[in-house]
Amino acid sequence: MTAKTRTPGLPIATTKQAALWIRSQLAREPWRAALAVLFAVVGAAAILVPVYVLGRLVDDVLAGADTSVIGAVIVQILLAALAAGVLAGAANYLISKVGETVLANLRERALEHALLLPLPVLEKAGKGDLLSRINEDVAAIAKFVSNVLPAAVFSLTLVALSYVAIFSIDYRIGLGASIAVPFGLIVLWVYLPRVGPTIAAERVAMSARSQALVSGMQGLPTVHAYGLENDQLNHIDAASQRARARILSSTQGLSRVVSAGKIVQYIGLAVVFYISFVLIRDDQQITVGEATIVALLFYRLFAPMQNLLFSFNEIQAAVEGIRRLVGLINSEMVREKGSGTEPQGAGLELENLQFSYDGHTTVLHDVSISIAEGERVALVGSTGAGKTTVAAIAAGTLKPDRGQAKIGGVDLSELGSKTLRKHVAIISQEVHVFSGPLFEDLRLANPFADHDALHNALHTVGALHWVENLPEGIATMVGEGGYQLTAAQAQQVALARLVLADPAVAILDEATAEAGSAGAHELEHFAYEATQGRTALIVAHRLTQAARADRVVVLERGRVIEDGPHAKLLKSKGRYAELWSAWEGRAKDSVNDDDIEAQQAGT
Ligand SMILES: Nc1ncnc2c1ncn2[C@@H]1O[C@H](COP(=O)(O)OP(=O)(O)OP(=O)(O)O)[C@@H](O)[C@H]1O
Repeated sequence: MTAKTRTPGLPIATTKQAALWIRSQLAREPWRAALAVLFAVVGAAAILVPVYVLGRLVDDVLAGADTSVIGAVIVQILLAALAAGVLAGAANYLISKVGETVLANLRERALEHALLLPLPVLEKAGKGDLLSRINEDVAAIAKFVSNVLPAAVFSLTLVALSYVAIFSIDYRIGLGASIAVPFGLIVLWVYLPRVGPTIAAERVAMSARSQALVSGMQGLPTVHAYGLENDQLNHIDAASQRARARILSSTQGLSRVVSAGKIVQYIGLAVVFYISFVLIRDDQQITVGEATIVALLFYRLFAPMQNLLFSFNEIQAAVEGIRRLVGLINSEMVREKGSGTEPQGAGLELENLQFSYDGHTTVLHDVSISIAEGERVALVGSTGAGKTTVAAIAAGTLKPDRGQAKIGGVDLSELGSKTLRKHVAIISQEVHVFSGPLFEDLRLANPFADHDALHNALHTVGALHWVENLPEGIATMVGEGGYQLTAAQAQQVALARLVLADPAVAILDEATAEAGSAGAHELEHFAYEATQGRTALIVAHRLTQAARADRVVVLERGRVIEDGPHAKLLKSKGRYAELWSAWEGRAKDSVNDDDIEAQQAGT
């Protein structure tokens, strides 16, 4: 049965939320972060030393110093270069280290949340979105952390220090140099909002070009057969031209900003020169050497700014990636923390459930089912009666619009994801086998399960025999690219995971429907074993499952119409008795499962 849901897509955090998350992470590494900033500041200061030395040289020469001062200048510049190199290297290393630690936390937390996401949320949001967050966004941030972040921190420090240095020589020149700031901001204000859509359009055009090429290649036989070579070439050519136009337009955008930046730079430089000139002329308020220093500092300001601008693509991709990952981490869809209340006992209470997927059509009307601790209840009913919906609410993967689902007296919405998973496990028909060694797949349910526990679980669900016969036994690689398990084997693995997770409440939604009738009968038995001692709600498409249960609940059109033990419901000759006699008739002819399903659906 397909899991269906009514949930929004995966959320994206605001820039502020993302910044707060990053700040909380940096607070965990205060020393390393502080040391990185300290090295960056001292390293940037060392880069400024040669400028000072040159300024002083100008003053010395004007004062009539002889050529011997050159030696000292060279030594000072060499020492400053050495210090700048070492400190910049150390700062880069520390910044990357801090960045990588934050990234590792971000990735781990996001992955943890991804694994805790309710299945219906995942299906609605699309696994592609989740995968692109875990893969592409993480890759974009990793690229930013290793290639851009250290240089960006260094550039910003250099810009800030240069301004401090200019102001410390003379505040009036500092104010004059600051004229570049509003101009620069205006340039960025005009440019930045355009760059995102431009880059996005460029990427779309580039992927359209690749798509045109790939489909042309894939369809080569058809192209040849119908003589469509020219059409295909024209199609690819048009896609290429569009891509080229987009690339040109974003490059032009960037060059325009660089040109505007140059204009701002030279206007600012003219202002700095003018103020310096006035200050020298009027009572020598600054020396010519100091005027040289401010001019050089100001002129060099623009190189780091330009570097930042050229890295803007990477910065934007990383910021977007961080917002998407923090959005996942902060998502309320993962109920990380509950109220802390622990269920008292393992009775399952579904009280007056009402639910609609689209807000219009109500698929559950006032459904109440009470399952005592350790009781097994089978849920039967026609196709579309609402069985999967009830199972999903009972497992806490869907929230009812009205009513409550409780375990041990505690509403499921009060339990955090981890507590919820500890108490309730659901097996649906679409069982996923994760790729990797089989024992790792089993340990997903209980990372501490030892060899004996794994063997016992496999034995309980009747899988030990075939697992031991696999090429490498329990260490055999299964899932994508590995040994392909049959549907029935995959369901046994899911049942073994249930045994290992050992929840007090088990929800089985069609856990035996996949296999052919003989296999299904066996699976039914193993499902029965796996739910031994647990409170269980079993969506039963095979009525033999219902017959074995302690009680049967019949659901029709979203309402409970019968509730009682198998024998009692048979005697009362209601809907269940009807379903049973139809089932028995078919079962005698030993038809396959599909027929049984159709029969149960009343078709
Ligand atoms: N995601 C969804 N969006 C809208 N309607 C849905 C969605 N999922 C299920 N429904 C509808 O809700 C009703 C109950 O569906 P549900 O899957 O719970 O029934 P079911 O008894 O499990 O059916 P089946 O035996 O066919 O699996 C059906 O009418 C179904 O079409």
